[in-house]
Amino acid sequence: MLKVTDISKTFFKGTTNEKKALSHLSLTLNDGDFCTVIGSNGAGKSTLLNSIAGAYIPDSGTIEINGHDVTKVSEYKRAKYIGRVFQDPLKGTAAGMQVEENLIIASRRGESRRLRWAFSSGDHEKFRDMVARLGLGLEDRLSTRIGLLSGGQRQALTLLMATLKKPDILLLDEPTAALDPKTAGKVLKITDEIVHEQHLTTLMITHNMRDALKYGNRLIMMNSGTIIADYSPEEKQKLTIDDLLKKFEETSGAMSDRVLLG
Ligand SMILES: Nc1ncnc2c1ncn2[C@@H]1O[C@H](COP(=O)(O)OP(=O)(O)OP(=O)(O)O)[C@@H](O)[C@H]1O
Repeated sequence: MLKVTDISKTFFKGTTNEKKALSHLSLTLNDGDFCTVIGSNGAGKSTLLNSIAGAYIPDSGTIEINGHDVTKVSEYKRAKYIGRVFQDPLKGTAAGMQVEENLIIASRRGESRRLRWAFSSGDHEKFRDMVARLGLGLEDRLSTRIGLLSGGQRQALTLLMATLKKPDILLLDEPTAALDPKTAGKVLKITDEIVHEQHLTTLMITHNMRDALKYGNRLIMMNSGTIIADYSPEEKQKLTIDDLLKKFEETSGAMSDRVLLG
């Protein structure tokens, strides 16, 4: 369960560059909720995810993950609770290391550094089966350096790595924005399968309204650092793109050109 209570974050406070990114935002996700996040540019979506991950510490408010108050816990220390996939396929995996080496490190998340490199018997077969299900031809490339893979292959691997050890919260920040539509569809389908199989509590930012409606059981819309609409599973089932467009127009006046119909 994720409980964000009344968080605010202002960058460059008290200067001419002051930017209020989050303003008294509260959000609760129950176990297994898959919540998509939409909103215009600068609405505060990434700042929300970064605050949950610990990259930014909010000026006020609290963040709890499965009952642990992590508000002031460093990003490094709270990483044991969190799986992340970034917009940039170059993040999330180590380019100079082999596919298998990346997977072994991910599977030892939270364990002593000394043990992280130790392969156990069966690891090779396990990793082979795991990457085979991605359907991206990686099962015969376990010893390939990650830097040689395509963006889609890298994002799918980052997703596998982020969920290899079940995270309490999975944060997806526009994970398919840099991919071509066909590969993006494939990666989202795999994401959806993994989230359901593992019953993962998930937040996914997207600029694609069709994806925001298609995936997950919850949807929130952000504007000016706050949540302006929070649709329950029952409400989301009935929600249409027209409803979302109307809500956008009501609140922000105009549609952001980066909120796409897909
Ligand atoms: N590290 C930072 N330093 C200063 N200002 C920042 C920083 N990160 C975000 N901001 C500002 O905070 C506001 C919210 O930005 P944020 O990136 O969270 O929005 P977003 O909804 O994710 O936007 P986009 O859809 O364009 O990615 C913006 O005004 C942005 O310029």
